[in-house]
Amino acid sequence: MSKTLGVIGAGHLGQQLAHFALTDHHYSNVVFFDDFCKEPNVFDCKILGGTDAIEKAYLEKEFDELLVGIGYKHLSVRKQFFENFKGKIPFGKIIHSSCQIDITAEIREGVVLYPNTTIDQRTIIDCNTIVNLDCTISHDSYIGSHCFLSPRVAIAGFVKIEEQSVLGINSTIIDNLTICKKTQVGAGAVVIKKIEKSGLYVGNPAKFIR
Ligand SMILES: CC(=O)SCCNC(=O)CCNC(=O)[C@H](O)C(C)(C)COP(=O)(O)OP(=O)(O)OC[C@H]1O[C@@H](n2cnc3c(N)ncnc32)[C@H](O)[C@@H]1OP(=O)(O)O
Repeated sequence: MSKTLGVIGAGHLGQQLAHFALTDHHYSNVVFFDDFCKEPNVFDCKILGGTDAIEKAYLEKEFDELLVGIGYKHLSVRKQFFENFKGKIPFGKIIHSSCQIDITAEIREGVVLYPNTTIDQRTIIDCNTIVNLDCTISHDSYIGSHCFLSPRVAIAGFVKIEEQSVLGINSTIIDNLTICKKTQVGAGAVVIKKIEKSGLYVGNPAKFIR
């Protein structure tokens, strides 16, 4: 295996992706693209330039696959970068070796699964979504594109989470619910009813606050 990963964004999230890429042996090398950081290196990896340098660097074989290292505060930017490069540059995928992924689950391009996550039968994790440490996503659920699941999110069966949603640490979603796009769920919230209006929901049971 001798593949180089390109990461958009050299901040904390990008560095975490680089860490898993290298230490869990998915890639042999990582390079960054960042529009703000002017350092030549971060995390012992080269910054090849801003995001306007990505296409040329790919054509010059400076990297093989791309991931977006932009986190939950900027999911619309995360989506925009994914859509800009989709079909032009192959996206990578990191499924940490400690994860338990059922053979019938589908993990799509651009997804990163942090250590110890469990994905059960027939569940789909759609493109460019980040699933942080120790999450449990039960059978027949669907997690949309460009979402961010914080550590220890627990999702029961037949749940649908639509795109660009953020689930806070230790939040719980009971079975058979749909959560509409651009929903944010606070830390420790327990969602017991479908969510049809985008916004921020907190508490047990989770309630809309703004
Ligand atoms: C690896 C990683 O670190 S990944 C990131 C993990 N981080 C998280 O999961 C953090 C999730 N964030 C939260 O839970 C935040 O508290 C948020 C986003 C829900 C709200 O943050 P803010 O916008 O700063 O809101 P603020 O702190 O002003 O709270 C607004 C109200 O909601 C309440 N509230 C905030 N968070 C919660 C919560 N998790 N559960 C219950 N109530 C809450 C506050 O008490 C406050 O109530 P009040 O108006 O009656 O006083």
